[in-house]
Amino acid sequence: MADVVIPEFMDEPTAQSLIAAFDVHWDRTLWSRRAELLERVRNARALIVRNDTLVNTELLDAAPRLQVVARMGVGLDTIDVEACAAHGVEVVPSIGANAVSVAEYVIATAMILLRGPAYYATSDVAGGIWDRPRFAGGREIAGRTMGIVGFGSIGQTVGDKARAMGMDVIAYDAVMPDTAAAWSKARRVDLETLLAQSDVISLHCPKLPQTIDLIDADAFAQMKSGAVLINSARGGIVNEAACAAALKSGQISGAALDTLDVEPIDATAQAIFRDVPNLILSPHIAGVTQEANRRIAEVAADTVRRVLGAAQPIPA
Ligand SMILES: O=C(O)[C@H](O)COP(=O)(O)O
Repeated sequence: MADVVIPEFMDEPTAQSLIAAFDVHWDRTLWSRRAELLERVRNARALIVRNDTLVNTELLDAAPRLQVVARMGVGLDTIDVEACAAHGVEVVPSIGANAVSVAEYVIATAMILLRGPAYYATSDVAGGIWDRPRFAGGREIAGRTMGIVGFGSIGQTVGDKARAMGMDVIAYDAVMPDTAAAWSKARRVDLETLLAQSDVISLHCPKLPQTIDLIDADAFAQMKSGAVLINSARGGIVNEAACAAALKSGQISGAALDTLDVEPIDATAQAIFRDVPNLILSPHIAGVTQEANRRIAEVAADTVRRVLGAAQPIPA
């Protein structure tokens, strides 16, 4: 029984570097075979996960030697952090390691949304239709206001890139102290002000009971007419029916949802999003690039080296 269990996808060279140094069991689909997973973690001291492995009391009870859960990514919705603490298991997300990927997705998406239909002209143009009035007339990102909800490492990286594009940056964060250095990078506002003043609203807060439906019909009604909304944080923070209604009514001019309430998308959401204008949907890939995959894996591998390197071997 292995010391290190990796039940999900991991950047190959980084996984191989661990395999060369430790007793590792790596199986990209093990997360989906729960009974086998519970058996495999029996002697594990380190577990490396993305977001498919449910780390709960059942798993922790099955892994009495576990010292650390290294999360390749930042969202902790599949990890019972309190149960880990109660079992003396450290949880280490790879904070910041996919921030650039998410931030690039946000800026690119904001620019596409502000241009309206401009990037959707391919079939018309290739088919001989040269309709400049229909595809021209979009808006520039420079000089507009970026409103960031949740000003942690990803939110701050989005802010840096937005500023580099000539945007004004405002941010709302429910928990960050006023004294945090991050506030030198953005004007701190309350949520109502952010909704009213932003041309682009980008969400980077965790999904918590208090952030579910944070962006509901009332929030859409408070947004500046023609604003665009980007959710690359977690599904459920945006009320999907309210978002579709705001796009259809023209209250907002565009939205990009990389994360959905139910993933993969279910029939309810498919019906909600049918024929909604200027909507970009993607399957939770904003933070998933080749570079980010490498960096989050390296953070996880470093965590394993730190914990297992320092720990005394436990007799079998
Ligand atoms: O939480 C994160 O870091 C992102 O959502 C990407 O993580 P995932 O690909 O494991 O969902």
